[in-house]
Amino acid sequence: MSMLITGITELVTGEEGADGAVEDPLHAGLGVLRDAAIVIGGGGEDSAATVEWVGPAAQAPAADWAIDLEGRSVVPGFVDSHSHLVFAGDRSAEFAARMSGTPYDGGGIAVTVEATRAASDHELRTLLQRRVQEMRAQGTTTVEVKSGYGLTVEDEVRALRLAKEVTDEVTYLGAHVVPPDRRDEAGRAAYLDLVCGQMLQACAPHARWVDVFCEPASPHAFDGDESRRVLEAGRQAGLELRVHGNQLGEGPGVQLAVELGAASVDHCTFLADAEVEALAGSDTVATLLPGVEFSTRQPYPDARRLLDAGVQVALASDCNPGTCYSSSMPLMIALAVREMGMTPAEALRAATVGASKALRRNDIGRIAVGLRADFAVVDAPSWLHIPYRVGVPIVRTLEV
Ligand SMILES: N=CN[C@@H](CCC(=O)O)C(=O)O
Ligand SMILES: [Zn+2]
Repeated sequence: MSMLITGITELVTGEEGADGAVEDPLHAGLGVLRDAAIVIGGGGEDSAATVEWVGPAAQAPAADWAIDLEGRSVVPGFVDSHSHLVFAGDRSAEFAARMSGTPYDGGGIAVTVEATRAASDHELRTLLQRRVQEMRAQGTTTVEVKSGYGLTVEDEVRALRLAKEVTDEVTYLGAHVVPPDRRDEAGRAAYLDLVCGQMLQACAPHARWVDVFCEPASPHAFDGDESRRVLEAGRQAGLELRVHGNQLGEGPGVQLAVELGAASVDHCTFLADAEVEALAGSDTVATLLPGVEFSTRQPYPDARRLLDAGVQVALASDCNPGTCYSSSMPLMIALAVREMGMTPAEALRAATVGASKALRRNDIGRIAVGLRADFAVVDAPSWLHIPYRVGVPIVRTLEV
């Protein structure tokens, strides 16, 4: 069965050289078609629907069914390449304290660990599913989900198994922080052995990625040598690499990610020139998480500096109970435009095709023949309304 979608005022394909694309700097790099149509086909219990045709509505072929979007816009579904959705508990008081000046240092992660360990599978699954639904309702069609609030072999495996129920982009983050009861020298060393040994062996079959919170500025997280050990062990176990780096201060995270060929280094808030140069000459994506700076009152990363240096940039939510309890990719786009020097077109690219690169995927983040039919509909005549109408729920996933 095939379906024709018409009534699309602006269609963002994400294909830079798309035939008939609008030539206007406002839409640069987005392959925007006006008065467009899409035909999708296939799809069923075992397979996703795919795009069969894209082009001007006047030339659209016939299909078995038709939907008229009546003057709305369509963009590729957002790719949220960084989230921590498997958790229980509440840290709203920590957020309130930060808004009155208490700095973030990662210490609150222990609060979530305790609540998450105490939750039943059913409670955690329900919370996770609600958060994924919340994302879909705002246009996100692909999400990466990390463990990291279990920090025992059993609790980390449980988080990954649950995450796998909602996405294939599952990340082992046993190296989120050293658990609070292991903070002396011997306990720390023993925890690192566990993360790189027994816990990794138990977790690797349930994950695609390994990640580490590389942040010498936090007493709870890991330094450069410890992070290298985690990443090398993860790679040895068959996992691909991602890094949390340079969130709270300058540090070794970015250089390590580049040196080891990580797909992405996330945060990148505090960067020296050497880090920007290293990223520019690499295949490692710099994933920026502006919701974190919003919710921690830190300075925003300088996206303009990265883009001007030729760095591949992605945007993601980092939805988590501590540094950013927002799952809204439209908000991240608006913050990137308002606070980080990105043009609307750069921000939308970073949240779609840029983020697909951060997951080393080429089947998502664009709308093109043969790709999955992953779209978001914008209830407006132009996709530019995404950052323009900040805070207004005008983006949703198109369920087909
Ligand atoms: N930086 C480390 N992890 C999360 C925060 C987790 C938390 O505070 O619960 C982040 O990406 O910001
Ligand atoms: Zn994170």
